[in-house]
Amino acid sequence: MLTLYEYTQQPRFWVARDEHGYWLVPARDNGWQERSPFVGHVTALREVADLGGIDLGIPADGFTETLQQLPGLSLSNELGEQAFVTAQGAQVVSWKTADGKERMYLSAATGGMTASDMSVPAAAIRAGIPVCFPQFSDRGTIVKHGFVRNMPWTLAEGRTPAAVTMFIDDDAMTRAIWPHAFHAEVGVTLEPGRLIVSLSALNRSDQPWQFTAALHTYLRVDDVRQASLEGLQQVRYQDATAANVVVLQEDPAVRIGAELDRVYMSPPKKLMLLENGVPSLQIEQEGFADTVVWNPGPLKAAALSDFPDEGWLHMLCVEAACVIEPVVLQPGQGWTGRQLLSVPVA
Ligand SMILES: O=P(O)(O)OC[C@H]1O[C@H](O)[C@H](O)[C@@H](O)[C@@H]1O
Repeated sequence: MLTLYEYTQQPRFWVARDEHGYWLVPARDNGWQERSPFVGHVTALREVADLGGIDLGIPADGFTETLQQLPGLSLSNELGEQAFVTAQGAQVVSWKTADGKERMYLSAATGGMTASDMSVPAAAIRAGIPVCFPQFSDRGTIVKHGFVRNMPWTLAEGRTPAAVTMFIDDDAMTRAIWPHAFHAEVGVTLEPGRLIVSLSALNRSDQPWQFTAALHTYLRVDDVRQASLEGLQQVRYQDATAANVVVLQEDPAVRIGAELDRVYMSPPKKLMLLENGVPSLQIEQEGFADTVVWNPGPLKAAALSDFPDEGWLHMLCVEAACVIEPVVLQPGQGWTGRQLLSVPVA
């Protein structure tokens, strides 16, 4: 069976997957309305090749499980803690700690590549830890939050039950969007009581290039109105809801009652999420210079098609990010940043 997924808008490509692997297929149409004839036309890999399809070299059998129809793989550790990482975007979409709590928010209405439903496009997955690279948000000229969150990643050798590395390299499609040779890796490690996610980028070209990035973590909370984020007092932030005006955080805690969209500049490396006044999760970052805190609030949530209206009550994005100063990589140079999420020790 051949499954097609929407891939990118300009130029328009499809990702196709069959039992042999993933293929990149140039789309001949320019809109959704022509999608069905196109799907009907491509019924075999030979036809994909005839259309100029490119074998992406990704074994289809690396991601043998699904969660909410999203293909991926699960990790588990000796405490019975579990995580699920999707093939699309190398995205952690679930992390269950030993206390039985789900720590990642997963929108019930999210899109994304599905194993069984060809009608669902590879929109970004609104869940867990989307990887934004090589651009954060709309602060640049390419697609919002970059393109790697919409793409299938490849499993690296040597995965263990509790750790996996995935990577993505530039190809003709990525260079058409962003003309640079790169290698990016995401590492996910499930330590007891702790999830560590790393993002690495390597400049594979002979010219310097720069990027902004984020691990756009959607933390799950019971009721965000009863949650608070501590550790950002006296840190300046750009307020993205007010034309990025710079404000000093005076309150000891960040609280949510409506839309909040802030880039905290040079924050401390350790923050604490509290629920009902009780420490719930320690959030650390390394290598990333900024921290983004985002919640759409009720009005924006209602306007997001891939997000339940009440979804804003159950999530808080605390993102390890490089936003204010792009990271510049010389030819051959690499960069790594990490976010570490830990259950507080009682
Ligand atoms: O809806 P998305 O493209 O996933 O972006 C979701 C959000 O990401 C970041 O947190 C930005 O600061 C927000 O401005 C943006 O709305």
